[in-house]
Amino acid sequence: MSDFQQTETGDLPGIVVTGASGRMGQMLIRLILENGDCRLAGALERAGHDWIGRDIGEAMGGQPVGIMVSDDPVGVIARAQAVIDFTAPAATVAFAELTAQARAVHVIGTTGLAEDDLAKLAASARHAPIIRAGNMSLGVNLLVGLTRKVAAALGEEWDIEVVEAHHRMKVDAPSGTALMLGEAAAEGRGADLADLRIPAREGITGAREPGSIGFSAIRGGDVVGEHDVIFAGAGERLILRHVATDRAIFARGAIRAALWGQDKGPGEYDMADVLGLT
Ligand SMILES: NC(=O)C1=CN([C@@H]2O[C@H](COP(=O)(O)OP(=O)(O)OC[C@H]3O[C@@H](n4cnc5c(N)ncnc54)[C@H](O)[C@@H]3O)[C@@H](O)[C@H]2O)C=CC1
Ligand SMILES: O=C(O)C1=N[C@H](C(=O)O)C[C@H](O)C1
Repeated sequence: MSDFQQTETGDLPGIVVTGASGRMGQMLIRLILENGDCRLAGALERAGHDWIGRDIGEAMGGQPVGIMVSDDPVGVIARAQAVIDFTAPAATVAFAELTAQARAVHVIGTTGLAEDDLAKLAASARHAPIIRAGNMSLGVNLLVGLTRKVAAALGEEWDIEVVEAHHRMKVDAPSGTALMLGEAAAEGRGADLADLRIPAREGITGAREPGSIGFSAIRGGDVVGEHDVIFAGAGERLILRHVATDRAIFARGAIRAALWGQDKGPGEYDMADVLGLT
């Protein structure tokens, strides 16, 4: 795209995009600039990135949009109504603190967060809304509900495996989506995923533990994101599948979440809340 620009933004909610040069960052910026219900209020990148100081529109190969890429999250987030953040765990935890201080909505797509990162996000959510999901697409969030229902309907004699595939640059496994699906399957069986999850298999693993939930990850090429939940029974298999072919599905969900959060109080929310699926 070479002609994106920001026009007639008035008093619309201002959204700051972190990780502006990333795969998701650039998709978000394009869609925010096209969206008539919000405006781009800032673009952040990590210190030392060669886009710092450049107009984000030009850096992305288009017309200038009047927003310079910055490495100063304190100054930029202070003027945001929402921050959309698809970066990396350490960055996301730091942005959460600043976004809470600004009393702005923090939409988090970052995956691979550890338990102590989640505890820090919970602390920030005491001051402002945080909306976080390992997958912001409508299709996956519907699949989560289907997975919960099928797991509840089928007994422990049906083995559950989650298989995911992503592009070669993805750094975390299992994917955030795979974990959402595994959690839904465990919930369907009235259990916690932590008690049913089995680590990646290698070597002499022994036979499968009844009721356990397994995960497998494929990495290669430019796969946007594919997830299968396999229910394997005696003589038959049921497979629930989502295939993403365009990152716009995640970005649209994130922008919708940022707007939905504008009148919400402090707390932790997810895409099921945003989409009214709870
Ligand atoms: N929840 C969802 O629907 C989705 C989640 N994701 C997740 O989003 C994250 C990012 O994915 P991609 O865009 O593919 O990665 P990417 O590597 O293309 O982009 C990440 C960007 O964050 C920037 N960054 C890192 N630290 C930063 C800091 N301290 N300040 C500012 N910018 C910083 C990097 O320089 C990079 O440009 C991953 O965790 C991925 O799993 C990706 C797609 C959908
Ligand atoms: O890193 C990605 O690309 C994606 N990450 C999310 C995940 O970890 O599930 C969502 C989507 O599958 C793309």
